[in-house]
Amino acid sequence: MTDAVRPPAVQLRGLTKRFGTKTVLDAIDLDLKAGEFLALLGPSGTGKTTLLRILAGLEVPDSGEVLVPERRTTVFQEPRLVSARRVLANVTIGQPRSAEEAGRSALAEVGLPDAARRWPVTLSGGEAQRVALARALVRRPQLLLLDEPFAALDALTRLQTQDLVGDLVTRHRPAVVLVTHDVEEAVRLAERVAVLRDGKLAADQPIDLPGSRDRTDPRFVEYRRFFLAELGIPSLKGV
Ligand SMILES: Nc1ncnc2c1ncn2[C@@H]1O[C@H](COP(=O)(O)OP(=O)(O)OP(=O)(O)O)[C@@H](O)[C@H]1O
Repeated sequence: MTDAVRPPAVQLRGLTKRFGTKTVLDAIDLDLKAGEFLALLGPSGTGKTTLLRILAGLEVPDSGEVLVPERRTTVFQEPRLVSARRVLANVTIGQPRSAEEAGRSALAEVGLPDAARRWPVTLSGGEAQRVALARALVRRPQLLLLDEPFAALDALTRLQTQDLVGDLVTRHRPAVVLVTHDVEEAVRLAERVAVLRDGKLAADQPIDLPGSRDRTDPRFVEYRRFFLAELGIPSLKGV
């Protein structure tokens, strides 16, 4: 489908959110097309999670319009599994019994084909986060909201889980909003990266790189440098 005919997945108009006297989101406009992958960077406390929570329907804005698809789901920094339920029951939680087959196939897709009867306490951090991804997949979201889902993982597991998310998104094509502190992660995964600063979306920039991205590609390095500068972080010489 060409860009012009891709229907919108998200439309925000004049989205404003205040906490007390502080305006965290200041009349934000944002359009996301179906299947588009946006990463949202920003200094700590700028309202990235608040924006994601509004998209998820967990927070109500003070004013503005929010158009989001009905089928949307969030993966958080922690997997948020129910410890008293086995893995498959966690994956299909809140779904009809008929979702069991989809649950098993989602577990296979995240590389845990034999985990259905395991208990959450027996999972590593990376495995638990993959179960959370399987739980999201079963819901066939049109909009997948990712709130720093890799932040609690060790460096190697983080890279592997990023690759997994990249593959899953390529296969299932939900629209994605990924909130992250990590510039490299944003440039590695997203089609478009925006920076939230002082309540506004700055530097909303498409990433014109091939699907599988090489961190040593000079264009990758240039994007990285650009977003670090947007965040006010000078990049180290030669990095
Ligand atoms: N329920 C709340 N009540 C009062 N203030 C809040 C509430 N939720 C968030 N805030 C404030 O709104 C601002 C934005 O918070 P938010 O968590 O959205 O930022 P963030 O960009 O996601 O931060 P971080 O990168 O550190 O996770 C912060 O100053 C925070 O203290």
